Amino acid sequence: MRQWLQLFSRRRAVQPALAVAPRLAERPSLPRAFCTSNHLRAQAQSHHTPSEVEKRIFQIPIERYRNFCIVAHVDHGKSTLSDRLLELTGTIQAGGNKQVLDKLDVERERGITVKAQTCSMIYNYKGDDYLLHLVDTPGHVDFRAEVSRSYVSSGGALLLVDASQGVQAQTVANFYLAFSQGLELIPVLNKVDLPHADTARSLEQMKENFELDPENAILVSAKTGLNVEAILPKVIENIPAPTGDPSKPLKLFLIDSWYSSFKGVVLLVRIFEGQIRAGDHLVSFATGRKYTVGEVGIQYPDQVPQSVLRAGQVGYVYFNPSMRKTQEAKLGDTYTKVGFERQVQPLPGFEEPKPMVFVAAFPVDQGDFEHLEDSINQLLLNDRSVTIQKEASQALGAGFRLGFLGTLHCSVFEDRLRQEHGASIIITPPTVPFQIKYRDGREVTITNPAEFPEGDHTKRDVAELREPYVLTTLTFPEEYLGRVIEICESNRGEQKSMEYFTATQVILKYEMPLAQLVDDFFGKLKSSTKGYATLDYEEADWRESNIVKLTLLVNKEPVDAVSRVLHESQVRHVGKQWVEKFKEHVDRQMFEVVIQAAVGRQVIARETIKPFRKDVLAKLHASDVSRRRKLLEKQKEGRKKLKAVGNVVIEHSAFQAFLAK
Ligand SMILES: Nc1nc2c(ncn2[C@@H]2O[C@H](COP(=O)(O)OP(=O)(O)OP(=O)(O)O)[C@@H](O)[C@H]2O)c(=O)[nH]1
Repeated sequence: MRQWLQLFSRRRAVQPALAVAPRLAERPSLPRAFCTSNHLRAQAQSHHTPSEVEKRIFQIPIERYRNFCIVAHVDHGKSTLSDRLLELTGTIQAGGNKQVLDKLDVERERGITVKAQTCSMIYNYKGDDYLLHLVDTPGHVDFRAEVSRSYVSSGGALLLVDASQGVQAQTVANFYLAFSQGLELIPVLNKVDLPHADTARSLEQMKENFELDPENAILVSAKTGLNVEAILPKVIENIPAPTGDPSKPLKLFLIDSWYSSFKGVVLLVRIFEGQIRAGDHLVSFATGRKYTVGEVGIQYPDQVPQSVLRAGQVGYVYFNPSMRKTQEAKLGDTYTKVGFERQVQPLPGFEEPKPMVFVAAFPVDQGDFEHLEDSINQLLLNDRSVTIQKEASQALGAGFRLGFLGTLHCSVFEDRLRQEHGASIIITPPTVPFQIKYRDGREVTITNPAEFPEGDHTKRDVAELREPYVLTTLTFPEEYLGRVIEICESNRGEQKSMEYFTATQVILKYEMPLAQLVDDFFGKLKSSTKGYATLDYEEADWRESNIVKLTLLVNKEPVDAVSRVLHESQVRHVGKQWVEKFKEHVDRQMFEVVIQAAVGRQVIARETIKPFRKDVLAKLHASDVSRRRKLLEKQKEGRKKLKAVGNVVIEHSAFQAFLAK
C-alpha cells in the first residue's frame, strides 16, 4: 500500500495568490490546521496546565515567535519528526510513535498526511521562552494547495531528506516551492539509524540540487530521537520572527476552517495586526457578515483557550452564536473589528485549486440516497476542495458527481466515505474534464460524458475538442528503463527529457494526457518496476485532441452511467473490454440480450447473451403453499436490487462489479 501511495503522488501547479510578504521578515506566518470533531483528540496530552501555558505565552514578545514547516518527500519522516519536536518541548509526553498530527483515520491507516496540521510549542532557549508554530504538511502533491499555504505562512522550513533514499522527486518539487516563497531552509538528514542509510551521498545530493552546505545539515533519527535536540536552536537562530503590531486595529487572516458539531465552524487564523478577545465584534471583508467572538485559543496540540491572541500569533477562533456554514468561512478572507473597516486594508486571498478528476457516486440501494448525501456533506464540511453536483443515471438512479484535485485525493475521499460513514456506494472510474470550442465562439468545459455533444448535427457545431496534458516526472532504477518507456509511449506520452540522477537512477520526463494518467497508469508503472518507481506530475496545458464518446448499449438502450469520453485510438480496445466484461456480469434473460459499445451510430464491439428459460414456481407442487409464498417474497426482495435498462433487468451488483477497477 505504501509503495502504491508513493507512486500515487501528484504535482499540480496550484499557486497561492497571497502576494503579501514584501520582505522575508514581514512574511505572514499562516500554518493550516485540521480537525474533525471525532478525530480532534490528539492521543498525547500536554505536560503543562492550560493556565501555565497561557501565562508563559503572555510573556513572550513577537521577536521570540518562530513559524516553520517541514519540506519533504512522501514518507521521509515529517510526522515522526513533528512528534519528537512536540515531545522535546514538553508539548506532549514522550513515548512511542504517535503521529500526533495525523488525526484522520485514513492518515493513521495509510501512514500519510492528507491535511496540514498545526501545533504551537513553547521552547526555552538560552533562558528565554520562544513561541514556536509548527506545521506538518502533506507530502503528496494532490494536497499541494495545503502545502503552498503552509509555505506561504511560514518564515522558514526544515528540508528533510531520508538518508536511505536520498533526494526524491517531491523533495525537489517542494524545495522549489519553498525556495520561491523565500523560506529560510534548514537541511535535515533523517533516518540515519538505518543500516542502508547513505549519509555522504545524500549530503552530496543536497549540495548538488539545492546548493545547501553539507556542513549546515543536521543528521537525525526522528524514530530514535537521535540528535533531534540540535534542530530547534537552528530554527531560532536562522528563521526570522513574524512582524505585526498588537496596538494597531485588528487585521485577522483566515487560514483554514473546520466543523465541530459542538461549536459550529472553527476558524484557524493568523493575526497580522492588533489583538482579539472573546466578546469582540468582527466583520468579514469577503461577506460583510458580522460575528461576536466566543472563544480564542491555540492548538497545543489540542485546543487550549487563551484570553487574547496577538499580532504574529496563529490560533483558533469560535463565534458565539456560532458560524453554522463552512461556506461562510472563506479561506484567505480578512476580518477586522466592527467600525475599523475603513482603516484596514484586507489581504489578498488564496487561489482555490480546480478539481481535475471526477467520479460519479451512487448508493447501492436508492433508499440510501439521503444517507449518502448526508455522508458526503459531512465530509465536505472539512474538505471544500471537493466539488459536488447531483446526477441522475437511468441505470443507477440518483447520485452525485464529485470533483477532486487528483486521484489520491479522490481515493482518500472514497475511503473516508466508507470508513467514517459505512456508505455502500457504486463509484464510476475517474474521468478528466474536456474543453469544447463551438463554432459560434462558446467555450465549455465538461466534466460529465452526458454533456458531450452527440449526433452529427451537434458535432457540426464543434470547432475544436481539447483535453488536459500533464508533465510527468518518473524516477526509477535504470534496469526498468525499456519497460517504462514502453508504458509511456503506449499511453500517448511524448518524451521530453531523460537524465541520470545517480549512476543507476533515471529521471524521465514525459508529457501525456491526464486522461491516461488517471487510467491506472500508476498501477501499470508499479507492476513493471516492482514498485520502485516514483511519479510526480504538474499541469501542462490543454491540447486539441480527437476525443469521442463511447457508449455501452444493452439491447440498443444506452447505459448512461458507463459512457466515457476518450481518445479515438483507445476506442476499439476499451469497447471490446467493456462488452466482454459486462457480459460476464449480466444474467441470462428470457430473451436474447445484445451488448454493444458504440461511438455515435458506429458499433465498435458486440456480445450476445443467449435467452434462458426458468420458471421456478412451475416446478413446485401446487400444495406447497408456504414454499411458494417464500419464493415470491424472495423474488420481490430481489427486485429491489434490480435495475432496468430498456427491457433488460440487471442486478445492481452487475454494475458494481463492472465499474469496479
Ligand atoms: N528507521 C527510521 N524510520 C523512520 C524515521 N523517521 C520516520 N521513520 C519511519 O518512516 C515512515 C514514514 O514516516 P512519517 O513520519 O509518516 O513520514 P511523513 O513524511 O510524515 O509521511 P507523509 O505525511 O505521508 O508524507 C514511518 O514508518 C516512520 O516510522 C527514522 O529516523 N528512522
